[in-house]
Amino acid sequence: MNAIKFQFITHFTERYSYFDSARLALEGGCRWIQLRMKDAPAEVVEAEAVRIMQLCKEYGATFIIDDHVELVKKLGADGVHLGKNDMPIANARKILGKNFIIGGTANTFDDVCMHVNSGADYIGMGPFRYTTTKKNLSPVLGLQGYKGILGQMAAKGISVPVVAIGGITADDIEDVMQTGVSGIALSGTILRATDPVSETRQILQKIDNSNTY
Ligand SMILES: Cc1ncc(COP(=O)(O)OP(=O)(O)O)c(N)n1
Ligand SMILES: Cc1ncsc1CCOP(=O)(O)O
Ligand SMILES: [Mg+2]
Repeated sequence: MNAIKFQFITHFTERYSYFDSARLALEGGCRWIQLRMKDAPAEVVEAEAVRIMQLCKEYGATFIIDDHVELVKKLGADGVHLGKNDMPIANARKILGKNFIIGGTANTFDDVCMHVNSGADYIGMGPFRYTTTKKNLSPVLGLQGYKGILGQMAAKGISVPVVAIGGITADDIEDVMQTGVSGIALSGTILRATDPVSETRQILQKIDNSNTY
């Protein structure tokens, strides 16, 4: 998990299909794709997941799916990301066993503790700033929010990988990485870029350059 510092999350756009957006991120060097298709019928998510999972295999990339635990098991995807309104992580762990990645969303230190106790492999912590990519956003954390929660984690010896998420642009990466997070997850910055492949490359370069290990 530590080797993976950048997760691209799909989002509906008029410009690209889910498949094409994943392909562009992969072409730019991303090796961790999350298929997130809010409000799409289960069979549509499944059809897209089958195609993107195959593409990820071709690129040697990790492929996880937002929300759909049973689909992850059925297809043999690499894992699932779960938030407050999804299946509890402990239940997902019972269904998936230990060989699947389970990520959990956190906005507070208590959220982190709950997910760690339930067996989460990584935390998606955010939002960093306001974003239209997700409805019903939790309070914005900003740099100080990350520093505070990561400080509490360090004090308690909690070392689960944390990816920052929510409204992050290439210009934010250095500062966000400096807070001590392990990596970055984003969507809109790549989908809005004039050239998503080169945007992905630049983001990966910035993450590498701000390596805090
Ligand atoms: C890496 C990552 N972090 C957070 C989220 C948000 O998940 P959730 O809170 O379940 O909200 P939805 O994405 O389901 O709207 C995520 N998907 N990925
Ligand atoms: C899924 C999710 N969870 C918190 S913010 C967010 C959206 C991230 O997308 P963007 O990078 O476009 O803000
Ligand atoms: Mg969810």
